[in-house]
Amino acid sequence: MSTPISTEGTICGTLFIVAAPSGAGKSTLVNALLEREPAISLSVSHTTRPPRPGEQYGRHYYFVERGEFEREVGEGIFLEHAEVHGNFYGTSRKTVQDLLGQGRDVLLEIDWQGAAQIRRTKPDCVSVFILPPSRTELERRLRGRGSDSAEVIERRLRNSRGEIAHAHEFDYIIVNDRFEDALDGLQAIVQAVRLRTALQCQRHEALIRELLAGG
Ligand SMILES: Nc1nc2c(ncn2[C@@H]2O[C@H](COP(=O)(O)OP(=O)(O)O)[C@@H](O)[C@H]2O)c(=O)[nH]1
Ligand SMILES: Nc1ncnc2c1ncn2[C@@H]1O[C@H](COP(=O)(O)OP(=O)(O)O)[C@@H](O)[C@H]1O
Repeated sequence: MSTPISTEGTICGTLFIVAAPSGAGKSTLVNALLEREPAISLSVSHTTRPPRPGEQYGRHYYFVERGEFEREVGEGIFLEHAEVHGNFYGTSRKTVQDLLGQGRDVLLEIDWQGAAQIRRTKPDCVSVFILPPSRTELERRLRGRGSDSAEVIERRLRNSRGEIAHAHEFDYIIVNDRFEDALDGLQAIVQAVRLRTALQCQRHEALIRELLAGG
């Protein structure tokens, strides 16, 4: 099959955004989605948050000092960046643009502030917000994960209300109650968007051919 081309002459890769309050299960869902859909590239963010046990530089995050992050902001390397739970996080502009330019689908696991910034520059992105089934279950998952101190967990729980208040800004909302159901829902969104994008690209290709052929 030939590479799909849009009317703007760009190759069609889709930018997916997945956001959720801490502990809702976003990373677990995204990792399982990537196993099912290996053609999607996950963007690895830069962060000033210290690594959790087991987290690897370049795989989970690019862990940087605050000063380096500020320098990178000044250099304009981020497509979006935000302060979340007292740490700074940012998405590399070049990585995302290179991948999209190669026609790859790219997934960003970012917060609602980053999603709002991306929508301004890339309105055709597709955003999904993951909700926990209840506050009790959110707290149980955060504590059960065992990755953060009590203080960090309290802060994340406190901030979750402010994050959930932005859920309606997203294209889709998925409740992560039964894991397999939530994963099926996320995969269904990806597949539906791909089908739509493929149809659009084919329509554009036909139009381009027609315009080029006309006298
Ligand atoms: N805006 C923005 N948010 C990010 C980025 N990377 C991660 N985040 C968000 O920062 C928040 C905290 O992430 P993390 O420290 O990994 O904790 P977790 O969500 O509890 O696993 C989550 O909402 C992430 O989605 C990024 O590059 N930009
Ligand atoms: N549907 C689910 N049911 C029960 N536990 C879940 C479910 N989804 C995720 N979890 C667990 O909840 C915890 C938090 O998940 P995680 O993916 O780290 O959340 P987030 O990335 O949103 O902060 C993990 O221990 C994970 O295994």
